[in-house]
Amino acid sequence: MASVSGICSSSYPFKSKHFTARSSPSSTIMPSFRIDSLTFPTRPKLADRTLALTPSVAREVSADLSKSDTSPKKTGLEKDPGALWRRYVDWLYQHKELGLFLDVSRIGFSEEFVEEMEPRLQAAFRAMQELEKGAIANPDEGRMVGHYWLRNSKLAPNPFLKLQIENTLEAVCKFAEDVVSGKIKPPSSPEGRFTHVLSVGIGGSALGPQFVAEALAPDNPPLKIRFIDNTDPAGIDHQIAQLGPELASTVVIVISKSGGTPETRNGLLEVQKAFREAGLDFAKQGVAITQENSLLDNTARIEGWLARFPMFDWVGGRTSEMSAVGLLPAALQGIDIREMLAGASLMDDANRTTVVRNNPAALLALCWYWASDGVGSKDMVILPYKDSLLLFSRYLQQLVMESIGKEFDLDGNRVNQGITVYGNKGSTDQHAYIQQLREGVHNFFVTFIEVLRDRPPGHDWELEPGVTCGDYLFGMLQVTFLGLFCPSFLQASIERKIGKYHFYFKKLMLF
Ligand SMILES: O=P(O)(O)OC[C@H]1O[C@](O)(CO)[C@@H](O)[C@@H]1O
Repeated sequence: MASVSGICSSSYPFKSKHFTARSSPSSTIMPSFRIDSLTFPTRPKLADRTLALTPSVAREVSADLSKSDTSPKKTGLEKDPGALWRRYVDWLYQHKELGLFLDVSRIGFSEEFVEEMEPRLQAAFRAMQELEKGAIANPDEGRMVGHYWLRNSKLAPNPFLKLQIENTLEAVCKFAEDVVSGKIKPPSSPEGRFTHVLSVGIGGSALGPQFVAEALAPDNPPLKIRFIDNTDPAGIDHQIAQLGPELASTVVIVISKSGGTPETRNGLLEVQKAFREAGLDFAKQGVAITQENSLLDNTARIEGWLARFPMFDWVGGRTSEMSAVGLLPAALQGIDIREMLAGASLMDDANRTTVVRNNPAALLALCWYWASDGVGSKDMVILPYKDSLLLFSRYLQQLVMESIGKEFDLDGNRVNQGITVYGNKGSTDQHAYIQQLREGVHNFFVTFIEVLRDRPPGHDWELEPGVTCGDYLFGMLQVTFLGLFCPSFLQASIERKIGKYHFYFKKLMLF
């Protein structure tokens, strides 16, 4: 594979005259394909919605890494522009209501592979249906797995669980409303109301709320949030010092499903000490989110904390974002949690279809399986081109690696498999780990994430006529995408010194 070492340095001197932003794919010179049933993700037309385009790229994998000799052999990625364009049109997934597009055309799975996987995917769909009906799906712990019910309580397998979900949501909304409005107030706050949230938890009890705070909180939230998610004394001191006198106006949410995780317990004890030293009554400002009757729950009940919210046995930590774990911190920051739940519920619906090409989760699973030979032979790199999605890769890292990084499969066979997930943000990290992706070990596949709205409608500003900062971001994504997908093509175009971005856009759209 040819080197693309010139790509970063050559990306700086671009002038606006070379820079044609976001060309429409409808300018294709291949009119014979039926594209009328598709809505392509052309950004300017969709300026009033937040949309994500998720193309993926996989390096060629040597056939000898394939799991079994009977698996379809990998022949290398398609490079013919016409064939790629057909593949793009054939496989582009779009969810109009959510504004989500998923482009899997650059993952080179074959028709043969899709056919081979079909019975396994249908088995997975059946297993999912059983799961949603309340089957015991976690044999180790003998419990149900039902985080989808949080997003649509009507799906809960019995009226008791449905009521539990609805009551908890009501209680979270009411508590958040009362705190934000100042009806529930801390006893010694100079402001007379809560102004900050301090969340204490780790792993699944921290990453979801952290990710959502970065991604969705307004610029001036009613309560600002901070996190203690480790047992690092300096880290804890830093959070408490940053709060300073605001500690008196801080609601402390302690989150732990088990209620006994040492890091979280330590964080709680440290915060309680800080409260004592400041002459504050922790119980009047403490909230617990945990399983009923856990150590944490009993502590909070006996000490008479401000509030307690349940974590359900049938919700795993890493999938708890739509339980009180994620909903309470979000609501306190002024995020519309009912809207969040409605969006997640729509996404769940889309992932229930048993037609693989219409099911985004199944499509991603197919891609991951293909790209990593079903055994994690390649790492998954997540590249979001949006600062607010910085924590997406960390969130997915826990979700994927804790879920499928396993020593044994369900039949007890030793498999030692999983997928390594890492990432950071584009374009910032063009200059860091993306350097290795471009030139180093070919042991990865990439998911690019693009948000198709730069600023709220009406707020765009042009650096030069017709060119915004967001156009540059988009250009960086396209160049990285092309550079990884087809370095020789990119290198050749750089060497010919043609109008680079313009050329890339036009070319990309022809695929
Ligand atoms: O919510 P808890 O019980 O404190 O657990 C925190 C984290 O620790 C783990 O149990 C193991 O790392 C995760 O699954 C979980 O998210």
